[in-house]
Amino acid sequence: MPTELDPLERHPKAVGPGEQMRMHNSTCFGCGEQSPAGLRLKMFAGDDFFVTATMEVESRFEGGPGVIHGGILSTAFDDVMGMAPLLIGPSAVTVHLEVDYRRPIPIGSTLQFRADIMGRQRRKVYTEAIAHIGDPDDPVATAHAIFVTIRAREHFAAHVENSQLSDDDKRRLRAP
Ligand SMILES: CCCCCCCC/C=C\CCCCCCCC(=O)SCCNC(=O)CCNC(=O)[C@H](O)C(C)(C)COP(=O)(O)OP(=O)(O)OC[C@H]1O[C@@H](n2cnc3c(N)ncnc32)[C@H](O)[C@@H]1OP(=O)(O)O
Repeated sequence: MPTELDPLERHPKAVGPGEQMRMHNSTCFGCGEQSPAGLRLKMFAGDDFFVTATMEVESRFEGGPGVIHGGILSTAFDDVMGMAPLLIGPSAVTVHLEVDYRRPIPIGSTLQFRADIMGRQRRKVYTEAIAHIGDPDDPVATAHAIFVTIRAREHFAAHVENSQLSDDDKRRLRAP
């Protein structure tokens, strides 16, 4: 992470501490309620610059026998950390993601996440996160990511047509 960082300020329209974060996209595989086979992550804004989330480790997420698939866990980290930039400003997309897997995560457990913004420099937002199953001081996995802020309408304009969103929702997103 660079040493020269811009000051962090909570965005006036960000949801309040303790409130559920609004889905960035209802058909998102990570947090969307309309995603047919998604992770259904529930995210909450914390104080200052962090987000928390919970996820039930369902048997359909199995990788090794009886434990979560590593790719599913990295997807969850991506989505939880991806919500954190919304506390300070516009939408951002992942440009870099790294995960450290520390312990096997059993099917049937409830994973709890916390993602913190570590700093911002121009359009880059640096985040770190932990996942635990009861003891935050003994995380089962940790992650770091860099997000870059975007103008969402422009960024997705050429791709909205491929979305699972309803035609009405797509029309709304395309409206000026
Ligand atoms: C009409 C539609 C409306 C829709 C509304 C819906 C709202 C939804 C909103 C939001 C969704 C949030 C979703 C969160 C949860 C899921 C997160 C994901 O899974 S995201 C999917 C995977 N990620 C991508 O697909 C990115 C692909 N990459 C890109 O598109 C480009 O790289 C982009 C736009 C991110 C940047 O490209 P440039 O041309 O604009 O800018 P440049 O100059 O290249 O980079 C800007 C800065 O970032 C650094 N940078 C770029 N890539 C980097 C990297 N890999 N590592 C480190 N730094 C990097 C550069 O060095 C530069 O830094 P310096 O300001 O000069 O210091």
